Amino acid sequence: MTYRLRIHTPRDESVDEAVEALVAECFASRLFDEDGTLWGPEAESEASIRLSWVTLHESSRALVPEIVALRDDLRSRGVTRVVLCGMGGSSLAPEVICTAAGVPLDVLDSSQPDMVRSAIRDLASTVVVVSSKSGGTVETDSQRRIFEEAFRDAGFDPSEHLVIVTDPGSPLDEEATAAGYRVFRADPHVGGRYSALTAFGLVPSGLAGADIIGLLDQAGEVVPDLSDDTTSNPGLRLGTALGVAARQGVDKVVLHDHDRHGLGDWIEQLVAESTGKEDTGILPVVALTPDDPFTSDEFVVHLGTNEAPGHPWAAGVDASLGAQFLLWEVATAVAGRLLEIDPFDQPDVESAKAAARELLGGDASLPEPDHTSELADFYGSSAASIGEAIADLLEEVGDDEYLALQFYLDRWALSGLESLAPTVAARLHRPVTFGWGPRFLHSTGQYHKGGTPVGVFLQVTCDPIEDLPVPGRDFTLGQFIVSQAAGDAQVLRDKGRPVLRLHLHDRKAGLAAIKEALA
Ligand SMILES: O=P(O)(O)OC[C@H]1O[C@](O)(CO)[C@@H](O)[C@@H]1O
Repeated sequence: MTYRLRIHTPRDESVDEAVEALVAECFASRLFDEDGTLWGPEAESEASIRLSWVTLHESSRALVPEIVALRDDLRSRGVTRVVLCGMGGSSLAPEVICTAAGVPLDVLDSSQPDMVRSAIRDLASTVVVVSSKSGGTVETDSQRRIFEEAFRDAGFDPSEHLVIVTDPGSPLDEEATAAGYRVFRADPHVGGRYSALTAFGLVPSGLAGADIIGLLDQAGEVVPDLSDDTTSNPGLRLGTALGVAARQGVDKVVLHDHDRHGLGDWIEQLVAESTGKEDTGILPVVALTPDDPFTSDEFVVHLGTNEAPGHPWAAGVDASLGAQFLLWEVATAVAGRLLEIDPFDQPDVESAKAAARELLGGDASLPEPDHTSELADFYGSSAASIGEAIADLLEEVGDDEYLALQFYLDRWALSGLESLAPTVAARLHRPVTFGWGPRFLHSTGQYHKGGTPVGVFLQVTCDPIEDLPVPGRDFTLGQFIVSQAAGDAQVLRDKGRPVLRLHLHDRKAGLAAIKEALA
């Protein structure tokens, strides 16, 4: 089985007409010929250097023997535990690939001090893959510095335990090459969120033991259909349905991942970062159970089954993982075309990064709390209690709005908190998303700031159990993560969106109060 796709749309002709128009202009074959003009003149310069993902099922094959040889070498030295340091497009695909393959991979995509500290263990048997396309992402750079120091302190040579994946010529490439590290240089003509089948997806997954050649085969099998200029092309059909629905106001997509491998999280980044800009876009909502509530402005997608039951706009996509990657990339490129945006840039991510940098570097000062209680500092509310502050915030969620829960906490220690989202959605009858900070900043963060401006935001930060200095930098991870939350809040407020940040002093009691207020 390569794929089975079923799409339900309301009985109007707009989807069929839009697919026919794309077929008439040979959109699919031109996409696979890497034609950067498909998204209009403004997107052309970026698009023309970002389309090599269409050939990765072939071009990435050369990498596989190198990765397998490195894995064998590491194993012969007793190095069997793989940690991946990377954010967004540099970690979400390997997380799905390894979960689907049933092989362990510790994905460290956080600046939360307790979470980072808990990853520093079993160093003799650990290889750390540091993945950053730009080589400048502060979370990843900080994790690398912390691991290098930990290896040295434990008497190990970091160059025997660190593997780097980055773009050729990035600052990380230069520094790591000079330090004698093993460096895999990725295809620079593929953007982060489209990089599942580049070295970013394949190196950590292959080292962890996943069948990466099988993954490339799976993607290759679907290429003839995805590149074909016919109305049955599954990428054209799925992308067009998503784009037409969004244009008609059905602009959230609920992702039910029946296999529970994390594919929904990968699609979430691809769709949110690609489409959420210029005050438009499609907001992904990752569902936790088949019973999660949905609203009339949501397009429901079932992954891992081609059943698409009971909703005017719905799709079922059953496919091998390699095929899912390529199918969704094509569909997202098509939806971007219908929404008339550039699906390959992420202009609003930088604004929050810049605000965080200013706060961290002392060029701006962290805001003073509006109110302080025994449990928490309140930013954006002077209510007397957590319960009152949250009740006030929920009042702000209007009929066409959504609530984003953003928890800048240790996602390994607190796994399960995600279930707050469907609970609140059932109460509000509005879409509710859940994001672990700072992970979501590299995913839905683009949509929150650049997409349709209808979000209401609850941020939760917390004093760490123990802070962690970043070697060679004059900040700690604790200071960094607070700057990230405050920077993002500042950009959202500047855009007129309601933001409540609760900084907890007592994590357990604070979270109990938040859960009670939300439920
Ligand atoms: O691989 P890098 O350059 O560290 O970037 C990580 C992530 O950050 C972003 O650039 C934006 O936050 C994502 O698009 C990307 O996947």
